[in-house]
Amino acid sequence: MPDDAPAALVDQRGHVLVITLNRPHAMNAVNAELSELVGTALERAEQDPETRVVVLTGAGERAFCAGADLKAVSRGESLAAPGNEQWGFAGYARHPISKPTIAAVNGFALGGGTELALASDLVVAAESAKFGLPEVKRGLFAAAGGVFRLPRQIPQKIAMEMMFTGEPLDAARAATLGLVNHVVPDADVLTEALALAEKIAANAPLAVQASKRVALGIVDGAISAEDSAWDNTRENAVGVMTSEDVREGTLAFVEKRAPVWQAK
Ligand SMILES: CCCCCCCCCCCCC/C=C/C(=O)SCCNC(=O)CCNC(=O)[C@H](O)C(C)(C)COP(=O)(O)OP(=O)(O)OC[C@H]1O[C@@H](n2cnc3c(N)ncnc32)[C@H](O)[C@@H]1OP(=O)(O)O
Repeated sequence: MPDDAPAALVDQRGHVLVITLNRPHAMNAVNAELSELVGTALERAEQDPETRVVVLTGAGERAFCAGADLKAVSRGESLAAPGNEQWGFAGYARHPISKPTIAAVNGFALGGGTELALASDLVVAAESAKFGLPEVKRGLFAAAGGVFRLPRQIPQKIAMEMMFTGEPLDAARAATLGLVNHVVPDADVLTEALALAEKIAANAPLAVQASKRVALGIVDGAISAEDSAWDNTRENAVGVMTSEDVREGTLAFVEKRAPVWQAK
């Protein structure tokens, strides 16, 4: 790959934005440039009403993302997106965007790579994919969301063993534990992720985004007590249930045709 190739690529496919981590020579490890470009792509996805779903994948056939760039870290370099912390790689982990995200895990997802998958709403994994948090082998720990998301997404004792030993899980085991939605042949990962993205993009955008917002609010603890969950649901429901999309979505069913969503 040419040295001046961008560390992340962006490809708009209708209502789906595909972000490809593009450092295959370094197993798509996260450096400041990759973090910056991912951040810019996420900011674009968040602000573009035509983008309804984001798919994140890795270049090459070996790795989705091997986590923080250990060579950069060993040189004391920051991995944060310079001047764009809000949306950098850490931003993806720290501030999930309002639109559904799908990780198309095409190989090793280690350290920050597993944390990207944990921060994604859905995961489509290659049969050969591996998930792990080997930070403790490098003197680090899963500070980009892994330490609290993993025990929430898989059984606690399995999560603790992963974090303490740094040993990886294969895709089949990850799917059994609920970390992965679909395990597919290696060559089909992006195709299957895009098919899933199109399925979601065909539904009412505001309703899908409200579903993500309330569900994550509950899971991430931003919405604590039971009553506030209902209050939060009701607040979000108003915004959705009074949108033009309700009339269009229901009328389309009656008229036996595909809906054309209006709300932006
Ligand atoms: C990530 C979040 C950043 C957010 C920014 C905000 C600041 C937050 C800071 C704190 C963040 C903490 C959270 C995350 C931490 C981490 O992710 S720590 C890193 C964890 N990852 C690893 O330990 C994996 C390391 N890699 C490997 O174990 C192996 O490479 C492999 C993936 C199992 C593949 O092995 P193999 O097939 O033998 O290939 P290799 O020869 O090892 O690798 C091929 C080339 O790729 C280079 N490379 C691989 N991984 C990395 C990496 N993580 N960083 C840099 N480079 C990597 C490897 O060096 C080889 O290159 P060459 O030596 O030039 O051939």
